[in-house]
Amino acid sequence: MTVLRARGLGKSYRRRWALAGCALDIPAGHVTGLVGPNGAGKSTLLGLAAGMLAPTTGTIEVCGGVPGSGPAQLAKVGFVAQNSPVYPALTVEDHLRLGARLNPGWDAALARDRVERIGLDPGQRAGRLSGGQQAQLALTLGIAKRPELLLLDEPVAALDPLARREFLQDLMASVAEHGLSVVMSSHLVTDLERVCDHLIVLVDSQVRLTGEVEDLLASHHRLSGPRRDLGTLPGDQEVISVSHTERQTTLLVRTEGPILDPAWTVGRLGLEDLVLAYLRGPGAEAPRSLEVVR
Ligand SMILES: Nc1ncnc2c1ncn2[C@@H]1O[C@H](COP(=O)(O)OP(=O)(O)OP(=O)(O)O)[C@@H](O)[C@H]1O
Repeated sequence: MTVLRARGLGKSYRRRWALAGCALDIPAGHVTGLVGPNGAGKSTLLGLAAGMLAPTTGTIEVCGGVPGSGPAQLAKVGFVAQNSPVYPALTVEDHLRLGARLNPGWDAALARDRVERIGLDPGQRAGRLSGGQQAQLALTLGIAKRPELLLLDEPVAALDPLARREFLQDLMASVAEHGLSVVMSSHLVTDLERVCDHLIVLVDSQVRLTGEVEDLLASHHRLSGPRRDLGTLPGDQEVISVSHTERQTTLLVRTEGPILDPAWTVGRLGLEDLVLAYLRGPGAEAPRSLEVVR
């Protein structure tokens, strides 16, 4: 089942495209990591999925409906925007009450347990909480809503390392127990490596890479060997990044086929290597005829 489907999706502000030509199929019941440089369009994509923004071009379907199209659709989707929006004048307890009023699937026990575990004072006004505590409160509201899809925009950026790990564990538990689907943007690739089984890489408003992490890692290889002309590579090997020293060439290539050339030493990649290769972008030492990132 697909939890998010986009076709030709684009959003422009005046003449500038924040997101363009976006095609995505995100499967339900998984954690999908959304990565990309600052300004790549991650928040825009999440805003479109939440129904906070309207597309300029194309279509987006979330949990089988049009984002933001009515109460039933709103109940299915949780969204914690960047900078963890909370109501400064309301107390922690007020937020939980509001959550219960506004969300038909509200899990009051989960919300209370989480607030207690984090150590938030229920009587404290949200405006007086630290940045990390405000983030924890916003995330608690997102999880306790018990949505089908939870959209998180850099959710862990403000959390301390232990809180970050615990939050990600909570998230995984909700995915395993309740079949929750999550799409989360983050610059912390090591965190994504721990929890994500799907990946979207956005660069310059475009989806550069998307798929199941396991498949992506299996189809990308780091090749190192004596310096050589990239024109001699087999046609099925797409060069994602390249670096040369005087004597050596190191490539990151994408191919579904095996690497047969014995001159190459083939290294396995981690998610971080893969993401960095796509983020690095064009401009490395590739010949002009070869784009470094396609
Ligand atoms: N309300 C707006 N008005 C005009 N331009 C906007 C608006 N919101 C976003 N943009 C532009 O759209 C582009 C994509 O922004 P977006 O916030 O989606 O990026 P992002 O990938 O989430 O970045 P970051 O990692 O810095 O949060 C940027 O160039 C940004 O300047």
